[in-house]
Amino acid sequence: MPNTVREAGGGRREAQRPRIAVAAGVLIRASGEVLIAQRPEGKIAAGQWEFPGGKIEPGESARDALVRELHEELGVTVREARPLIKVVHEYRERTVELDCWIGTAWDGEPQGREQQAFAWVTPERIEDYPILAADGPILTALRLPSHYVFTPPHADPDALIARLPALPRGALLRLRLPALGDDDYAACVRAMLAPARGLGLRVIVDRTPQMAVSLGADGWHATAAQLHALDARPALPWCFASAHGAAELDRARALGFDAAVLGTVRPSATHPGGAALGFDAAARLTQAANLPVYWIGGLQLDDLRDVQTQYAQGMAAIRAYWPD
Ligand SMILES: Nc1nc2c([nH]c(=O)n2[C@H]2C[C@H](O)[C@@H](COP(=O)(O)OP(=O)(O)OP(=O)(O)O)O2)c(=O)[nH]1
Ligand SMILES: [Mg+2]
Repeated sequence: MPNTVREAGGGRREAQRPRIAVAAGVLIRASGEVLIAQRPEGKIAAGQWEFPGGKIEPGESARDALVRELHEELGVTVREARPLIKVVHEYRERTVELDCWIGTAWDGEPQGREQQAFAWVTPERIEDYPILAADGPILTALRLPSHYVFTPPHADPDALIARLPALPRGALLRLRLPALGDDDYAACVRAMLAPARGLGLRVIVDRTPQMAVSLGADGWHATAAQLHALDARPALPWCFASAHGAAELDRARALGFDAAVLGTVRPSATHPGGAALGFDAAARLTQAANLPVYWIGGLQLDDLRDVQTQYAQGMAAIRAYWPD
């Protein structure tokens, strides 16, 4: 966004901050720790921590820049990497466009080739280090799973509990259950919390933030209509919102929601024949959203890889997770 500067005499002039395109890489070990590095003396923001990487050269792809920078800075050769998230952040003097990747396989042991300190830390502990201000959405993305499971509309709570072990470990689990009255819904949430958490699932509640708080849920899921009516992010560990386009994604980010669920990507059983966004529009919206975005609508488990290639956090679905 151009930065408008008021000149002496009241005139206005557009002073464009320099825009810097940067590739950053999150190397992740099987144990879940990620590599962060301290910016060396002499560089901008020296002493702060970051994910290794650097400027994308003209004509260079983000992935090529990532491989080159991680070789220059750490002496490793990245072999397997996938897009994680794009983040645009306006610092006072410059706008940084981070093209962030997650690297799962590389050759060589990282060394601080620029005499920089580095550390392997779990995503939960990264804030023990002063990390660059732009990196907030990256940290959120690292703390969130790839799978957001929605319950089928007419599920029986006991049947749901019996099927929890088949869900992806660590997934988010949104309890929709629109047919239940509030009391039955609350009883269902209470019955599911312990078994779901025992399987590493995070329980996300619909209805109201107050209900989510009083039930001790892990989070709240706002409908797009609720998102518009809200003026502050509820005080819950996790807040998600349904979004159908750019305006709702912007609203979710401005309120400080952790992630949005964007759809419908493909026509689905729940929204048959409805106007679907399609992969290209969903990709454009996701890459401009500045927060992690799950895709929903007609997706199957084997779509996950393609969805993440477009910088989505992962997928949300009903049927894909509860096969008949
Ligand atoms: N690598 C990296 N850069 C980040 C992160 N977050 C963030 O705001 N940045 C900013 C800091 C810098 O302004 C810019 C990265 O540029 P850089 O100075 O490291 O570029 P470079 O490695 O090519 O270094 P140089 O040779 O140009 O000095 O992006 C991050 O997590 N990783
Ligand atoms: Mg660098």
